[in-house]
Amino acid sequence: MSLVDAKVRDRMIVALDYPNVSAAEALVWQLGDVVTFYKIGLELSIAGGLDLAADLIGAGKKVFLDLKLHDIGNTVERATEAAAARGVHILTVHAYPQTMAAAARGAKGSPLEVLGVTVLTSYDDADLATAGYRMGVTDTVRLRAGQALEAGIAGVICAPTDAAMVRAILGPDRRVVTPGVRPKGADVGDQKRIATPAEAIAAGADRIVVGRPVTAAADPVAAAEAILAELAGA
Ligand SMILES: O=C(O)c1cc(=O)[nH]c(=O)n1[C@@H]1O[C@H](COP(=O)(O)O)[C@@H](O)[C@H]1O
Repeated sequence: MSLVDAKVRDRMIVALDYPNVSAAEALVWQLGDVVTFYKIGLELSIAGGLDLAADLIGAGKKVFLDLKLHDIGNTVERATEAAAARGVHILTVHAYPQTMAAAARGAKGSPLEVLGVTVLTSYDDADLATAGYRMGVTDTVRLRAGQALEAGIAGVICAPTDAAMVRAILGPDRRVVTPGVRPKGADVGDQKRIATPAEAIAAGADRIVVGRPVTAAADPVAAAEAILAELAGA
């Protein structure tokens, strides 16, 4: 393991996008002390990921529960309370004003960071138009970042290409977390708005989320270490 500062390690969140807990555990085991922060998303949550979250927290890891909640206020508030009670560090909701306000109420008094997903990194202007939105990506992200601030949640999830604008809106004390991160030359997959790890941090991101660049690498440890080295130099 390289001598990367613990703070730098915490800047990289590895997405455990696996169909079952044993596959996720195998990667966590392989990565050992290299990775300190894991994301459990929809696929793994359905397949026992909530119990894995408890195990990871028990083992000293940080957990980002990526459920992207969006429902009536009462439901979101109570689900957020339930996530806070599990001791996870981050929970996502879609960045709609009612939803973010409800999540802020649910997280009140706990250290849980609620992050609002502004516009998914797999969406571009044409995708938003198809979905019936009048505004393009940049204007929608700008609007939602301001609404996240008003709702009083910890911060937002946005593409690295939006991070500088979002950081200017949120100021230095809120969280800006960016998926859609690809080291130079990595497979882009279904992501549309991407940047490198160093570019994401330079644009104002606190943390980056990486999935396939680590999980699909022939050597996940080397891939994770290379991203951490890039973050350390950013
Ligand atoms: O909320 C997220 O984490 C998220 C938001 C977003 O806009 N785009 C996005 O890719 N993500 C998640 O970030 C991860 C990216 O994975 P890779 O594309 O494999 O690096 C996935 O787990 C996505 O669910």
